[in-house]
Amino acid sequence: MAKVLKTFTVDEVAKHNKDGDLWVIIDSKVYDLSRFAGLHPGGLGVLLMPSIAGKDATQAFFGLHRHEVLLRPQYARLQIGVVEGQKEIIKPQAADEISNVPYAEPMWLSSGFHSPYYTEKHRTFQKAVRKFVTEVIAPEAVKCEENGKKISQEVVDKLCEMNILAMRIGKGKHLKGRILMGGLITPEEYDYFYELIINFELGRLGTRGFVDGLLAGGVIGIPPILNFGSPEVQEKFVPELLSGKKYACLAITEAFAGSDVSSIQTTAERDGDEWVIIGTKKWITNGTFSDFFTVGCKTGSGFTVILIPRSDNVETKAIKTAYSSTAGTAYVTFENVRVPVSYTLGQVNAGMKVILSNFNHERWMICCTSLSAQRKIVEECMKWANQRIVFGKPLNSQAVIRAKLANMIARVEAAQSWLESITYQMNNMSYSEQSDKLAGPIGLLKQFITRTGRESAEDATQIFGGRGMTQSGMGKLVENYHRTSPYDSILGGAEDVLGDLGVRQAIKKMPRNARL
Ligand code: HEM
Repeated sequence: MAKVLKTFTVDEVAKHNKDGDLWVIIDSKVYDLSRFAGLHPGGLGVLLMPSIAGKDATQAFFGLHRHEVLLRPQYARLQIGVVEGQKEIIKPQAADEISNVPYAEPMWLSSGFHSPYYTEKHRTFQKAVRKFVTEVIAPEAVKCEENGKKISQEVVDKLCEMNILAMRIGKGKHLKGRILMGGLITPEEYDYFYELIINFELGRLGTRGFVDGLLAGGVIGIPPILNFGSPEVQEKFVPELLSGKKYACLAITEAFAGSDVSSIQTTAERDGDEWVIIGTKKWITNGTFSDFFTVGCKTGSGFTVILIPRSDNVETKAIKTAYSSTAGTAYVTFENVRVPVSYTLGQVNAGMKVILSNFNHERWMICCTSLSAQRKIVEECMKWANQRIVFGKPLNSQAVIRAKLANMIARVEAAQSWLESITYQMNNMSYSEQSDKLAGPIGLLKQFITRTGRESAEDATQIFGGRGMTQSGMGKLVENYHRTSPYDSILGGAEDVLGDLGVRQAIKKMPRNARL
């Protein structure tokens, strides 16, 4: 039964203003802090200040805590009543609600704005994905980001029931016959804007390690199986991978070679009908918990991609990095691993084609999640600069803060327009056309998004001050973003290499008759 809340006058509340008998008002609600005060993480003294004890502490509270503090059950139950004649103003966002903070949402979602790219179905889909992410994924994200554990099977099962993993792999035959997001759209209707929406909803979680832990290894490790595996290999492994019963990852990078894929040293030698693989791989996302490894191997003077199931000869060790170990970042060792030659993905010595065709989609996905995380930081800064009082005025009354916000907003809006324009091209090009025409633009876009992301992370940290360096409390999302935004500039291809790729591709396409 819901607790019946009493009504108090401001004068009644004011009488409870000392240690042992301490009430405060926050946003029209009356809290009895008498017993909690001694346990308060911010100390007893601050609560006994004459401007706080027995008074309306709304402004002081929201200058020091995130709203979610009041929603935690152990604190929500401190509320004993409401103030007569007052109404609650600050409400938590509903699970599928759009933020009305300016620039917190992409323009197409903002009330009163329009877009040529999204239909009503995209809007319905976005609402459903946001609800799912808020209700099912977000609580898990916060937990795993903190304790570093792998995403739970329970959440993976729910995710795969909606076919979110399958949808994150893009359009294609793997979606055939699947019920997408509980039947909201058909596989035939599915396009890259739906996928963009999923990536955006995940990116705004503000838990960067977990976003990778959320089977990102599969998102990049499964496509080579789908596009280059033999029908038997696909039939054998894809169903359990897309249903989340087994996990996959992409294992290309080594301590010996990162962006320079041709320098890798893991070897695969043929012995009858088997490959014998020896070597190591480093920084492999989801590697610690993967059952399958899509591995780049040197085969003589060539390069071949081979699917390697986990066995006793495959060892994975967690690598401690700056982001949460929930991502499962691993050092992987292959010690004379034997797999059938039929597990080759694509042609022998044609592995570069397999890897390059995979890159565009991976980089585009990083563009989506990274930009969405950057936009979330704009929202955090807009809110903080509005509610934080300094020198007697809101922080956003300082011109220097507004200048930072202007730059942050311009960066996300510019990137959003470019990303949506590229996504539109993806929808209207075949896979091979995309590889030819979009590798350059996607490389340049990724460079732009990750570089501006780090600039925004810097600006946000300056706006939040010390709180932007603290893993809990007001600035926790800014701290996470500042610490982890460099990941996006490295994963899927280092920023400078991608910028260079974009320009090299453009140079290659220069018309022979071009002259000033
Ligand atoms: C229902 C009432 C309150 C609850 C449940 C509460 C709870 C908390 C919690 C959980 C923290 C740890 C930091 C965080 O998670 O955000 C905290 C910190 C703090 N609280 Fe409160 N608090 C309450 C009211 C107040 C009020 C009225 C003040 C007024 C001055 C205050 C001042 C502080 C300060 C100064 C800190 C440290 C902030 C920091 O480290 O940045 N609290 N409080």
